[in-house]
Amino acid sequence: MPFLRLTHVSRKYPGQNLAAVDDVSLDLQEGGILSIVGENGSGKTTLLKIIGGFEDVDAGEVRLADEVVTGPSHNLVPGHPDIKMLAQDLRLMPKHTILENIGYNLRGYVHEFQNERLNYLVDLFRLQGLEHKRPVQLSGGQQQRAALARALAEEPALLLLDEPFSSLDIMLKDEIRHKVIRQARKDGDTLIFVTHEVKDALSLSDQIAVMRAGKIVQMDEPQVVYEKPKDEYVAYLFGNVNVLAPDDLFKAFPDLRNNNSLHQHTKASFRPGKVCICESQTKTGQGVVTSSAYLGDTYELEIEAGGIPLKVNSKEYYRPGDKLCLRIDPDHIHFLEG
Ligand SMILES: Nc1ncnc2c1ncn2[C@@H]1O[C@H](COP(=O)(O)OP(=O)(O)OP(=O)(O)O)[C@@H](O)[C@H]1O
Repeated sequence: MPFLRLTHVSRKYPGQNLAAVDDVSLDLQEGGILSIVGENGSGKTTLLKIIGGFEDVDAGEVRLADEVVTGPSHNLVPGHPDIKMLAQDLRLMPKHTILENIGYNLRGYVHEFQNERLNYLVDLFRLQGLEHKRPVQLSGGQQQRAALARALAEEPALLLLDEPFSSLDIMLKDEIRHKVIRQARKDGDTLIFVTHEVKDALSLSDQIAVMRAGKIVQMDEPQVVYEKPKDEYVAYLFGNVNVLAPDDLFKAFPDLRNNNSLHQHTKASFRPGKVCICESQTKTGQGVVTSSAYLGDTYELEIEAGGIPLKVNSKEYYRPGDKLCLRIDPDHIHFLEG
């Protein structure tokens, strides 16, 4: 039995035509880190609330360590004692200091442990000097760091974070998100976080669940979701991608026509980084650069090959009008479902 199991969970809000969460089943092992991604309104927050016992279900069941997690209509105090959730609105207690907020869930522990853990968390989340301020006196990013410290204080069995890094500035974002993940792994917490940042999902989680219209359309390891997306929605959600009809693939790369395994009926997809560039000596079988954008580490090129526009990443700078020959390893071509 997995640590967390959702079986055919559905939730439709009163007055809505469509279910916010529609027949979702998933398993998560203890200590696993799962991210949930998807377009606006796809049901990510509702699913997180259901898992935490903060939203009722119309059908299905959530089990944590084989025990049913019930929603607010079954509990005087909503939530589950072994689950901590950091909501988007942070829910810091406005009349209490930052230290009191972080220490709130540590009240039942001996003083030495409380102090040690508080000092550690203040240091971890760079909250020195803010300990005795109230939430209203902090910036949005500082409040988010305080709320993260509070969520991690007690080492919950299951930690749920809704957009936990959204207010952090670029300087601290990398540091804080890696600290949170390292801490969760060190404490053995099972962690689920919702994010709009596909880079976070790809780099921080063991598994990614992609939601659309209340359903999980794909749940896999990051590399699989990125390189073998199930459909166009998943492919485009994770950044630039080439999606080509079968005939267009052969127009862009004529030499692939001889490869029988590529004669499929569904659309082909490959990431821009999978296309290799060599400077063309001949005037046949080549692409022409139509645009070039500087991205820091790479250039993002648009190349027209056989009349088909392709997105290609390049370490080298090429200018519009440059003629290049292109190659792709057939193993890097993935065929989408449907
Ligand atoms: N309390 C509510 N009452 C009625 N409808 C709601 C409520 N909360 C969410 N919804 C609806 O349920 C659907 C899913 O919302 P949810 O907030 O779970 O999506 P989300 O993927 O987290 O969105 P976002 O990325 O914008 O935060 C949306 O259509 C939303 O309008």
